[in-house]
Amino acid sequence: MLPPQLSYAYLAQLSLAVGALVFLAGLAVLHLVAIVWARLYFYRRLEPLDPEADRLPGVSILKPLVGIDKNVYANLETYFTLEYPRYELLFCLESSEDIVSMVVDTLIEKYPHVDARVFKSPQQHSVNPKVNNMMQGFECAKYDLLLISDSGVRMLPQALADMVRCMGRDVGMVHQMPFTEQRPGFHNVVQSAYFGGTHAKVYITANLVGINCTTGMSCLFRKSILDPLPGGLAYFGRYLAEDFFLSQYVRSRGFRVVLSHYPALQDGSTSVGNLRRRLIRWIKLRSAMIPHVVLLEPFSDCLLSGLMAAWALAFLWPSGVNVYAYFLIHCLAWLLCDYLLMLNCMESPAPFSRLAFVCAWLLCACMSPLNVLCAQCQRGVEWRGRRFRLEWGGVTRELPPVASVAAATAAAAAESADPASQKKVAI
Ligand SMILES: CCCCCCCC/C=C\CCCCCCCC(=O)N[C@@H](CO[C@@H]1OC[C@@H](O)[C@H](O)[C@H]1O)[C@H](O)/C=C/CCCCCCCCCCCCC
Ligand SMILES: O=c1ccn([C@@H]2O[C@H](COP(=O)(O)OP(=O)(O)O)[C@@H](O)[C@H]2O)c(=O)[nH]1
Repeated sequence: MLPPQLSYAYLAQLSLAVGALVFLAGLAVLHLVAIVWARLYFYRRLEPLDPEADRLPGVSILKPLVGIDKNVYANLETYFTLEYPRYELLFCLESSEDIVSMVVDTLIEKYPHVDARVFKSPQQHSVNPKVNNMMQGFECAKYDLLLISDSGVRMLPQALADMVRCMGRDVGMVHQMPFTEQRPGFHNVVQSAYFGGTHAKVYITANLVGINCTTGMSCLFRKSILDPLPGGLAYFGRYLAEDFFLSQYVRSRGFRVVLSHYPALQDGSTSVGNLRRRLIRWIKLRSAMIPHVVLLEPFSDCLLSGLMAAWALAFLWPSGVNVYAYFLIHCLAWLLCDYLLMLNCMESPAPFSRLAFVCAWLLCACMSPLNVLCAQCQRGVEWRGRRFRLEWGGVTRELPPVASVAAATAAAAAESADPASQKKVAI
């Protein structure tokens, strides 16, 4: 029988309090490591090798496109001006009527010396529409090195050369950390705060300790690694998170997965509402694939971890700690760490004020736990007008479209078919 002051309830609370403080210390270490690592690693230019000796291999760039994303012309144009001697652009469209083909055709006309092809009729290999789309280019790719590059990403001229140079003999995949292109507008600050803060911290440290966190928005890999798989890339089309499983497969073949020195510059002009929907979709993917990590997600955010630590301190030192003061200092320290990390993910100084960052950061901090909650409340996943159901482990099946989604898709298609609106978005 335990003495009353050592009851089981007390021991349980004591362990929780100590556990919470250890967890918080772990988070602080992740933050500091990410800040230092980003400072030392990002934008480090690898010495250009001797042009004679440095025979860079050709790269086939797969560009899956569907509809018109914001700034699509400017973003796609960056792929025509890469500082790289040998590459081909394989634009994969979902249909010949897709309005984005006008943008692609205009660019191909403007840069006739760039090796580029357009595909417009994907086959239904699998449930993942992005994989179906990319298969058109995958099957015709000239080179062994393949770069998957999403439509909303902008590439710096030197970034492809960097990715290829990172592709050592023992490396099977080189990926870029998702970050944000700097454009005007508060929504852009919110994206920078999220992708340069929480996201960068986890992405960098997970990558450092060898945990698979690769996103497929910009990743280079060797096509030949997929040779043993039936269908090659199509094999991963059974999952919606094809990137996670592709990277896992590359590792299982004994290759290393390496982070590029240049982050992927996503277009930051999407609204905060769209960013939220996107992050909720990603949480649903993670919940299906790695539910144990998703359980930790809310507690690894600033507000919940701060509340948890404040409670732990009040429990362990009831009269020694002012919990309000602690919570305030906790949030300020977190804000400062996120700011430093975000600056280290940027090539040049932030083009927005510190006040704008604080507002964006507060929005992200409040949004994150809500996102996790929302993701657990709705089961289906909506992606570009389609609906899916994820099974445990990540295998996916497509659901029939609901009326609202079908109506939105039809409206978008009607707008695309309208010649007046086509003119507006083409350039
Ligand atoms: C003390 C431990 C704390 C752990 C706390 C974890 C908190 C996580 C918080 C933030 C999440 C950041 C995660 C990083 C990247 C994930 C992004 C993501 O979910 N991407 C998915 C979607 O990508 C798109 O999917 C469709 C595809 O077609 C598109 O091209 C893609 O871009 C992607 O599918 C999923 C990838 C798997 C991510 C696994 C993340 C594992 C995180 C482990 C964290 C452990 C950290 C420990 C460090 C020591
Ligand atoms: O039905 C689809 C959905 C997406 N994509 C492509 O997949 C990539 C990623 O799409 P999105 O940006 O919507 O994904 P997210 O990064 O938000 O997960 C983009 O190049 C899209 O063009 C596609 O080809 N077909």
